[in-house]
Amino acid sequence: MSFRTQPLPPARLNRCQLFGPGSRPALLEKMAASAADVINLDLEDSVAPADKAQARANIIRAIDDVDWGNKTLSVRINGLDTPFWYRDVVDLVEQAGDRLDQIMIPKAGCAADIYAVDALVSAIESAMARGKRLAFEVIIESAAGICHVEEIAASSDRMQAISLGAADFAASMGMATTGIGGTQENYYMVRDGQKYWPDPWHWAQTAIVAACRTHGLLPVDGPFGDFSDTEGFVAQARRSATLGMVGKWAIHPSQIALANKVFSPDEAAVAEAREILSAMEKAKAEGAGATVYKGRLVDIASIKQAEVIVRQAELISG
Ligand SMILES: CC(=O)SCCNC(=O)CCNC(=O)[C@H](O)C(C)(C)COP(=O)(O)OP(=O)(O)OC[C@H]1O[C@@H](n2cnc3c(N)ncnc32)[C@H](O)[C@@H]1OP(=O)(O)O
Ligand SMILES: O=CC(=O)O
Ligand SMILES: [Mg+2]
Repeated sequence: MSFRTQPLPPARLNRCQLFGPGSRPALLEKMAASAADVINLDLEDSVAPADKAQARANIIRAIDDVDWGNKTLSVRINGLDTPFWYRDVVDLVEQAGDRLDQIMIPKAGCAADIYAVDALVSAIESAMARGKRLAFEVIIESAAGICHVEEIAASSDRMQAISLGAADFAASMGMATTGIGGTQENYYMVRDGQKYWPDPWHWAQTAIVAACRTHGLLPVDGPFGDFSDTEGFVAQARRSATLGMVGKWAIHPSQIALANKVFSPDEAAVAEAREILSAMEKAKAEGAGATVYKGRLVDIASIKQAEVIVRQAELISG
């Protein structure tokens, strides 16, 4: 128990984060025209070292020139273990217009990583008298990152979201796979001669969800590399949603509608949540803390569960 009330995450949609390399300027208009809630323009791992400077320039121009509608606009900078990250931050914060909402920090390993970026961003924002304070989102994708996820979530009041980066996470953990997310062929259990495939990402996801929920951030599931495997993407996204994540990355446009659907409660779920709230209102009026809804117990905790679904439905309907 705690006397602290759990903070709510930012009240914005984050069902799908669409990524695209800053080195492919032809994609940027297409990303803006997509149905993703968040756009992540990438300077990091989808951009070859020789293309970093050009990608930066492309992104800075596109932030001002492209109509991003009401999307959250984010740029993924390079990791703090590279020679590129400080120039990413300096150029972006000095030159990009106020349409930029967020900076995404990859491969965060400890709270001091976020502190370092915060110090640099704060100094430049102040020197340039920028109108809008930039938010941060972070990728947990290393052994150090998952060990320190709670301190990372608490590291700055700019923090809004944390994603799991399955590809780098697998590499850092020494996992025996080259797949990005999803079912892993050799991670199975056997019972009565039947194989079952548990979810190797489950524990890292729940650690991220717990850290985010403690500090009022949005927990997000990262990439699913095999974009031809629609069923696998949907299954992974549904598991993430069930665990409390609010959305998932798309690394190809074919994944956007899938993520939006999974992370939008359907009409039946919203109707049921509203019925539970009504049933609990009635119970409260009668002096009861618990009642029966469709043959099952609902109580004061059920109000909070139903409110999660209703809040999400209200965000979507605007
Ligand atoms: C592990 C990580 O760090 S993941 C995050 C970093 N990775 C990324 O950002 C990669 C993002 N994705 C991509 O770069 C590309 O989608 C690729 C390389 C996977 C595939 O690219 P392509 O071979 O061009 O894909 P494909 O031919 O299927 O594209 C179909 C259409 O979607 C467009 N498209 C492709 N990717 C994107 C995108 N990310 N955003 C918007 N539109 C896109 C193509 O331009 C094409 O448009 P058209 O029909 O008008 O010609
Ligand atoms: O950056 C994302 C990842 O999966 O690695
Ligand atoms: Mg990565």
